[in-house]
Order: sequence, then structure tokens, then C-alpha cells
Amino acid sequence: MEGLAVENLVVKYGNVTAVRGISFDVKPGMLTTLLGPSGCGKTTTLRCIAGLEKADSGSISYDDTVLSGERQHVPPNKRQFNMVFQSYAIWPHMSVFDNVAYSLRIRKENKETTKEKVRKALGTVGLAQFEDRYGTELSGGQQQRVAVARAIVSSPKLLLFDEPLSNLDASLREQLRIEMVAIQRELGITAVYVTHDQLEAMSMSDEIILMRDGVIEQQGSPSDLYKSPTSSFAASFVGVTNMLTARLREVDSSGVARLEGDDGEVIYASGDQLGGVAPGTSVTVSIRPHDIGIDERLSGGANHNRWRGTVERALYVGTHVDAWVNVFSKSVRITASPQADLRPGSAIELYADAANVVAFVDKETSTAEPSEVRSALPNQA
Ligand SMILES: Nc1ncnc2c1ncn2[C@@H]1O[C@H](COP(=O)(O)OP(=O)(O)OP(=O)(O)O)[C@@H](O)[C@H]1O
Repeated sequence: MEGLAVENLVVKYGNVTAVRGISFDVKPGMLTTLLGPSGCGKTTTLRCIAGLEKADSGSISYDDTVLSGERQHVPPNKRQFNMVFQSYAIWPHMSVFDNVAYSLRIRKENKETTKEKVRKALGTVGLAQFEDRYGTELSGGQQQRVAVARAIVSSPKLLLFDEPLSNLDASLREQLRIEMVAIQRELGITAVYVTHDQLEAMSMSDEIILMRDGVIEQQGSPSDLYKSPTSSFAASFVGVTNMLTARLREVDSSGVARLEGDDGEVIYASGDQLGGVAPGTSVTVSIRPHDIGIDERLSGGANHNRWRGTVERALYVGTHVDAWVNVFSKSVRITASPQADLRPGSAIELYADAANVVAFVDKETSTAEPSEVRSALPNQA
């Protein structure tokens, strides 16, 4: 297989098992993100790929060559992988040029080729004018660009990013997010990116591997994870959602599931994840706030769900209004247009197509409190 293959990777630190037998592939030219909360094993996995950490079992291969295996451990400097760290890790006493040229000089690349490659890498990250500056004379964003130039200058097989934007302020983070993806796409470099920031993962990745407690919770494209979460953890980690509990009544021949909520209300949902699930089974329902319409004419589609409710509160945030509506004794979050008239206490009708209402049998359903709407409550927003 071309690209990176991680198989049954297990990593233990004393009696802590940080990674519990995960497997995944990274196809050539793709940017794959390991996403998850603190302590879920992302960095440990990345460090194993880099060769900085030894696995207890499992294997890591690139283009069918085993790099880490039962009797094999190719050292980091022999893997042709480069890493960009959160801390930039550039040498302050060296010029930008020397920082980027370092690995080429170690490899005894000739002077002219070194100059050409360093200048090209600095041009790619937008620092062509900065080659004589020292590390201490650069902003955080510029230092991270140097780190990226240093990582790409030797044309590695794989680029590894360990939370590279975490130390930057929000606007710089957004700018560098765009730049890094553009560089990765332009060079066609295969990349593995670690972050706990779902927005970063969603906007940058071809593929997201969502991790939790050392295992893979769900894997797929950003839109797969957003539109079709398979657990309440995935639904709430990637984006804002309304989650409620219900029971399956039936899935009709067109694939629409009829559910009964905790207050006896009927909810129509997509039956995509309910094949083979017995009627009466407890399911979790996830509905994104922007998939709930308040104007029947504008909401289009089938509008299987029509619920009457009362506006509890509305927060104007410029681009839209975040509002909470009491429906069947639950507080449901919606996203409405800034023009919407959503005075607290006013009656309102909500519409949602079954196709946008995701239902799944959740690992955590048994621990969920009845009539609970999680994740979208204002104090958690
Ligand atoms: N050197 C170590 N010694 C002991 N335990 C460790 C070590 N490194 C990591 N761990 C533990 O392994 C688990 C996974 O850690 P890891 O750093 O891979 O998680 P992470 O998802 O990258 O978290 P973060 O986003 O906070 O960096 C955690 O429980 C952590 O405490």
C-alpha cells in the first residue's frame, strides 16, 4: 500500500495505556488529522509515527516498508519524515536562512542547491525577505513559518504537525491555517496533523481521525463527521448540536425512521444508522441548530418534523441569531437569520427534515438522563 499504514498500535507508559490498538491509513498527498480531547493519545501516536516513541505492539509502515514493528525500529532521522512543533523550535542564534538550511548542510548538499532550495522554501511560506533575520527578531507567526520552511525544504515523505498553531492568537491561527493547507496542497505532501481544535480539523483535513481514550471513535471526511456522527461524543465534539434521547418505532421503506421522544413526541429522523435495530431500542438523536428552520416557505425540503414551541432567549451575534426554543419541555438551540423576530415568550414553529436529523444507538445512551438535551444549552455553547 502506498502512503502510511498504522496497524494495531499499542503504547503504554507504565500502567497507563495511551494508545489501545489503533489502525489507520494515510493516503499519499492527503492531510489526515488526529483530533480529540487532551490525553486521548494523539501526540503519542504522532511521536510513534515520527519514531520518537517506541510502540509496545503493532506496526507502522510507509510505502510497504516497515518502520516500527516487532523487531524493527527505524530511527527518526532515517524515516525522511519532518515535524513541526507547537513550540516552533527554531534556533534563535541562527539566521532564518541558516535555520532552514540546517538539515541540507547536515546531508552535505552542495552550496548552490542548498541556496536554491532554502530560497524556494522561504518563498513558499512568504518569508523571502527575511532570510538574514534572527529567530529572536521574528513574531510567533513568522517563527512558525520558518519551522514550516525548515520542514519542507528537504522534501520529506511525510510532514507531521503537532498542534502547530496553538501558541498563536485567533486571527493569526486562521491565516496560518489557510496558508498551511495551501502549502501542503501545492507541494502535494502527505501530512498528519494533530489538534484538539475541531474548527482547525474541519477546515484543514481531507480525513479526520477522532480519538478518545486511546481508541478511534470515528473516522471520515470532515463532512462525514459533521453530518453523520455515530456517537454522542462525535456529534458534540465536532460542532454544536442538540442531542435528545428517544425510542425507535419503525424505519419506513423510504429510510425515514419514526422515533418517540421521552415526552411522547414523534421525531422523524434518517434511518441510515438504524438498519437492523429493533423497535423499542433507545437511540440518541442529534440535530444541528442550523438544520432547524423557522419559516416553512424558506426551509424547503420535506419538513417531516413540525414542532410548536416558545422562544426562551435569543442572542444576536451579527451574522445570525442563536436562539433557544422550548419544545416538548426541552430547550432546543436554533440558528436563525438576523432578521428573524424571536422575542422571548413568542410562539414559534420549527421545521426539520428527517434527512438532517441523525439517530444512532449510542454507547452512552444508558447513562443519559431522560428528557435531556445536551450540548446545545446556552451555558455550554
Ligand atoms: N511520557 C509519558 N509518561 C507517562 N504518561 C504519558 C506520557 N506521555 C503521555 N502520557 C499519557 O498518555 C496519555 C495520552 O497522552 P498524549 O500526549 O498522547 O495525549 P494527547 O491527546 O496528545 O493530549 P494533549 O492534547 O494534551 O497533548 C495521557 O493519559 C498522558 O497523560
